Amino acid sequence: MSTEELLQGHLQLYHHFFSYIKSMALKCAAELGIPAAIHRRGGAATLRDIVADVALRQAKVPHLRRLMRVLTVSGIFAMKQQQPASSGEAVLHAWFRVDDEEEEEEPVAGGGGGGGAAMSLFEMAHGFPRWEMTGRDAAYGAVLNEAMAADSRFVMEVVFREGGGDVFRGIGSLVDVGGGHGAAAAAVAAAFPHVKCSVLDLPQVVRKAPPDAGDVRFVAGDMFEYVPPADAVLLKYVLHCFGDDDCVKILRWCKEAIPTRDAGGKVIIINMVIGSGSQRDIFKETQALFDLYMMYIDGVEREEKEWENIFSKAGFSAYKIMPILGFLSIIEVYP
Ligand SMILES: C[S@@+](CC[C@H](N)C(=O)[O-])C[C@H]1O[C@@H](n2cnc3c(N)ncnc32)[C@H](O)[C@@H]1O
Repeated sequence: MSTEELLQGHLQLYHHFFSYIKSMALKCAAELGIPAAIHRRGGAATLRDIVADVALRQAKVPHLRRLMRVLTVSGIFAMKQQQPASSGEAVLHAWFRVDDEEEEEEPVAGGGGGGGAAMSLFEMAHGFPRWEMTGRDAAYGAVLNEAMAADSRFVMEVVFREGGGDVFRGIGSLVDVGGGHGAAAAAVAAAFPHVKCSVLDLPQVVRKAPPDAGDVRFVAGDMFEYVPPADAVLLKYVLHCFGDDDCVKILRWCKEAIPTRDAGGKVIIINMVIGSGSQRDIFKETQALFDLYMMYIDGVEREEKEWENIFSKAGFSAYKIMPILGFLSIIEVYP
């Protein structure tokens, strides 16, 4: 199959997987009274207007932006940028109307624990954070690790086909941080046999790694405490699982692990960059859906300026984004 056909199939699977997110997002907007609020303002409102009108708590405002991104890219609302002379804020138009019937219920306070660290939605639903769950529930861990390995085999094939493999040229060693069962590292080792590849992941993941994972060394550990040294670090689909403060911690450990930029040190990230890559509507929709899905585990998909912010906070000097994978990009980050 051509790369285009492969990416199309990839997208189609994601869109089936995410279809419940579209209907939940619509339900959420209707329950918050967003369409009615837009209609009360004559059919167009800014995000700031909506926040004021639906009495949203300040902590939820970034989530509203993510919610409305899904609903605009999927055609429920329309968005128009205001003229340059004004604030540059986007104006949302509603295509449908839900009449106000009843009073809004008081929002339920999150967590309910009184003062403890905020729980992710995943933790509220399952009782444990996602990465602890992979150790406690063997079936859950197996499904996640197998799914990620399948994704890595596919994505790395497309990366190599489309010339993205050049980012691995010239390095002597690579550590895939949060590399799961090693499928991405094994693909690099097969394409560049002189590169010594290792994988760092949690003990419960490394323990279950298949014996035929390829020419890859596994290291059991915690990326918040240590990253083993290598010329380059690979982070595929890892940083979008964490908020900014955690990403900065992980990236600082990665920086400790690699040599200087002059000596070839770099971090290679495979992830999406919202607004980058192909801007066909279908890709924009995939990015927006992914972003809302990541809220479930307190993760986030980032726009370029949000990536730049965590790179500079972690002490990196420069980066380069290469959008070569449909809705995914490769980012090279230099110390
Ligand atoms: C979404 S998966 C990505 C797996 C792999 N990079 C891929 O793309 O196929 C995130 C990975 O990060 C690992 N992980 C989570 N917390 C970790 C930690 N504190 N230290 C090391 N690995 C961790 C998980 O076990 C999981 O394998």
